Amino acid sequence: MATASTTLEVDDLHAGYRGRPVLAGLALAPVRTGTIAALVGPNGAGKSTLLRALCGLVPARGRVGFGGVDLLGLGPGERARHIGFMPQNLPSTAALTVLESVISALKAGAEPASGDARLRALAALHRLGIAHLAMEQLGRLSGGQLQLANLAQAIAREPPLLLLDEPTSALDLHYQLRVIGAVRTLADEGRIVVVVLHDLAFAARWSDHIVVLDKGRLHSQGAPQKVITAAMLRDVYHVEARVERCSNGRIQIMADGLVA
Ligand SMILES: Nc1ncnc2c1ncn2[C@@H]1O[C@H](COP(=O)(O)OP(=O)(O)OP(=O)(O)O)[C@@H](O)[C@H]1O
Repeated sequence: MATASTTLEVDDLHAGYRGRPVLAGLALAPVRTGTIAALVGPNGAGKSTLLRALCGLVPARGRVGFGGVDLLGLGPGERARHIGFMPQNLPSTAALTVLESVISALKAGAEPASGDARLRALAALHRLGIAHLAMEQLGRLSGGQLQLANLAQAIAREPPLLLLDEPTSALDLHYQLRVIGAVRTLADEGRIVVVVLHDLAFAARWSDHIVVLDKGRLHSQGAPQKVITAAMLRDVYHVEARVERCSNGRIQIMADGLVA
C-alpha cells in the first residue's frame, strides 16, 4: 500500500497515437495519497489517453513520478504492481464467470496462490455489492453489471494507484453511490484514485480535486468549488450555465443552452 507521503506527479507528458499527438507537455499539480482526483473535459479532450499513457498502453514520454518511482521507466509487470486500470471500453471474456475473471486479473498481476486469490476476488465483489454475481458468466451480464465486474478486476489487487475510466457511466443511482463509496474507502485506505467522469455535479460532489482537460491541455485544476464555474463551462464545453453553491458545500449546475 502507498505511504502517507506518496504523490502522483505528471510533468511535461507527451502522449498520443501514430501520427496524432494528443498530450503535448501536460503538467499537473501533485496529487496526494487519499485523494480522489476527477478527470473531466469534453469528448476527445484526452482523458482516456492520459490514463492509457500512465499505464503504458500508449507511447509516452515525460515524467510521471509516483512514490519516488518514474512510472514511465518501469516495465509492464512492475508498473502493473503499482496501478489498477479500468478501461472505458470493457474487455470481456464471455465464458468466464465474474469470480473467475477477477481471479484471473489477480493472477495477471503476479499475485498470490489460488486460495488467497479467490478470497481477495470475493472481497472485491463484496466491496462493490456484487457477490451475488460471482458465478454469472460475463457474457450474460447487463452493461452495468459488466462495468461492475470490470471495476472489481481493477481494484482486486488493491494497488496504490487506481485509474478508472468512466466507471459509473452505465450504473443506476444505487450502484453509482455504491461505487463512489467503495472508491472513497479505497482512497482513504491510502491510495490515489484518478477517475474520469462526465457528470460534473457528481464529480464535484464526490471528488477532492478536479482536473479539467481541453484539447489535450490542462485548462484548470483544484478544489471542485474553485474549478466548476460558469466561465469554465463556457470556455471548455461552450455551454451557458449557472453554477450555484449550496450552503452544504455542494454545487448545482443549471445548463441553459449552448453558447451562441
Ligand atoms: N486508438 C486511437 N488511435 C488514434 N487516435 C485516437 C485513438 N484513441 C483516441 N484517439 C484520439 O485521441 C484524442 C483524445 O481521445 P481520448 O479518448 O483520450 O479522449 P477522451 O477525453 O477520453 O474522450 P471521451 O470523453 O469521448 O471518452 C481524440 O482526438 C481521439 O480521436
